[in-house]
Amino acid sequence: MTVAVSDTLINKARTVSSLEGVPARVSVKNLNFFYGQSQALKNINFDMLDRRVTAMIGPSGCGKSTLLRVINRMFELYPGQRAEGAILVDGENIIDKKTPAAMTRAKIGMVFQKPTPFPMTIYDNIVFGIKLHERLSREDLDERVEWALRKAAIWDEVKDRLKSSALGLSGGQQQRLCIARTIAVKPDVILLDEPTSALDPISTSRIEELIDELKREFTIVIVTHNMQQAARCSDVTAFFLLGELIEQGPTNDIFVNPKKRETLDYVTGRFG
Ligand SMILES: Nc1ncnc2c1ncn2[C@@H]1O[C@H](COP(=O)(O)OP(=O)(O)OP(=O)(O)O)[C@@H](O)[C@H]1O
Repeated sequence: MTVAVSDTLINKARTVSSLEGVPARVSVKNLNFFYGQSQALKNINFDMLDRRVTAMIGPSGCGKSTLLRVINRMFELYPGQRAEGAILVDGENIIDKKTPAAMTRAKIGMVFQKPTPFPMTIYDNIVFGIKLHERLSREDLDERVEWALRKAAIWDEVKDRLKSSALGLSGGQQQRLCIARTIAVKPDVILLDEPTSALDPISTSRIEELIDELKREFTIVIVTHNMQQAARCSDVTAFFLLGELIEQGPTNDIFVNPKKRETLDYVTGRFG
């Protein structure tokens, strides 16, 4: 096997059996997406399994970020962008115009490529999203802030400076703060769009460890260009090319024994 990630995958073989019978948390059904006249996603059918990590891989421009933007309905903010098909969460089509967008965004949290803390205190960064969805007492808010910061493995670093600006944190800390902010509203699903591409190796490995922890409670989808990261972090991998989902399956199979030639070429670095 020529894939550089194969050693990592030997340790993952055990996760394959644990995928059997795991229900879908998000089901993408016959999804087509258009930027004006240009079709960016073509008939995508795809399940994201409950409390597992799904990696979306593929070359630049294949539609990975677009799919995340459709799942959390960000596209609706832009005229001319249109989705057809369904994305089911708890049997409800979350991209149906009749489903309130606020409900979709409470269920689906998103973390972006570059850390995007708000220019406010660490504490206020966390409570900002909570206040959009819930009315909590001061005491409950404090409790939730601590809970989210602990879950995002950043509590010990910030507990004495909650009232300081979030912009004073390092890049890696800012990204964990953004993850805490996402967790704080207790979503079902967390979408991570290349969350470590702006981070150093130590911060990257902290985020990867965090992903492993978070999947006990949340369904996680990660877009990454880093094949080793996909192999290390994910249970299921989906390979996209030119707006199409070429192949999906247990991460081990996708990297070690893919069914499609295009997938093999991509994961072995022979693409193009
Ligand atoms: N706002 C937009 N308007 C028009 N076309 C767009 C827009 N955003 C993306 N596209 C096009 O949609 C396709 C998919 O882009 P997308 O950003 O989803 O790809 P990606 O796989 O996430 O790429 P990358 O890995 O580089 O982030 C590309 O052809 C891109 O040029």
